Amino acid sequence: MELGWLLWGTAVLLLLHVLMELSPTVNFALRISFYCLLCLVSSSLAAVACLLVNGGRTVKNMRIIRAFVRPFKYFFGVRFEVKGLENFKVEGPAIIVSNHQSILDMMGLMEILPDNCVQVGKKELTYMGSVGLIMYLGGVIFINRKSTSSAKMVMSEVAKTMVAENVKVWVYPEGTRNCTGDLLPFKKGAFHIAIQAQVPVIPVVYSSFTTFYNPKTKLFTSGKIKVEVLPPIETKGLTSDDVTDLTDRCFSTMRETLFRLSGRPSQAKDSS
Ligand SMILES: CCCCCC/C=C\CCCCCCCCCC(=O)SCCNC(=O)CCNC(=O)[C@H](O)C(C)(C)COP(=O)(O)OP(=O)(O)OC[C@H]1O[C@@H](n2cnc3c(N)ncnc32)[C@H](O)[C@@H]1OP(=O)(O)O
Ligand SMILES: CCCCCCCC/C=C\CCCCCCCC(=O)OC[C@@H](O)COP(=O)(O)O
Repeated sequence: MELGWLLWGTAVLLLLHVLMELSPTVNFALRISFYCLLCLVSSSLAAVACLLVNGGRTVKNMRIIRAFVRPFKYFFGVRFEVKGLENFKVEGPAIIVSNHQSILDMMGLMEILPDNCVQVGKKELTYMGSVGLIMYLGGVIFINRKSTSSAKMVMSEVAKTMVAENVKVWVYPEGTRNCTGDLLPFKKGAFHIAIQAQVPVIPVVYSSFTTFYNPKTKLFTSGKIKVEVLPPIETKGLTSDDVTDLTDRCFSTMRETLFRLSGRPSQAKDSS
């Protein structure tokens, strides 16, 4: 009986392996499905750990979530080369802004996530079963992207609480995933709250995934991600009139860094 199961299991694994070798589409679908499954299973386990250790929704749970997500990279052959971690060592609250390419970013996020840091995410993410639950438990701030006024209200509230509670807030200012090797124009919410709270903005850039991951061409192999945490940009003394300038400054620094890390020639004026 057990031998039968073992043989069936081996046969299925072999078949999947052959299919993966033969078809990039199957390879891509299986690897992404495995990633989602890993997220669902580990977030269920992490949720139990969070509830037992901390009892409910708190940023302290991020340490537990981080410990669960960090080993994911070994399953997918993703390697990280991180520079500039010392730039996270600013006392007190800050806004961290980074580029957002794929759901795989959760690995890059947890690889370097500093303590006492929550992310801003779209509210639809709460519907992803245990993944939504773990985000809630970790203190993720959910915004309704379909309603600018309510999103702005939540973000302004964040500007107050981040100072009161001494937390850093991680925002993806592109507002959506973008795997083209370039940046989308930045939304201004992150920069508004940095200036409202008078806290520094710390830009973080991940090199382009396009050499090893591309959902359009069904490419997903092992690969290296270079990460750079850039020096904090101070906002003390800036007012709401400076939001556009601050946004543009961050955008161009991050775009230059993205091209440099991805080995793409700098094209500061070219938007192709
Ligand atoms: C254990 C295993 C688990 C495994 C899996 C789980 C892993 C980890 C778990 C935890 C990790 C969680 C990670 C979550 C990641 C989530 C990623 C995302 O969901 S990204 C999508 C959501 N994020 C964003 O949208 C980025 C933030 N967005 C903004 O900042 C936007 O500006 C906005 C939402 C506030 C508004 O956007 P929009 O409606 O598109 O309008 P805009 O053009 O940006 O702004 C309109 C005008 O309003 C002004 N503005 C903006 N904000 C403010 C403000 N706070 N105060 C005053 N004014 C504001 C803005 O300047 C515009 O005016 P203008 O005149 O044009 O300048
Ligand atoms: C009972 C319901 C079951 C639902 C099953 C869903 C399975 C999905 C499970 C795991 C997926 C892992 C996702 C990790 C976290 C993803 C965060 C993320 O990257 O969200 C994308 C969002 O930032 C940008 O939104 P859009 O690019 O605008 O879109």
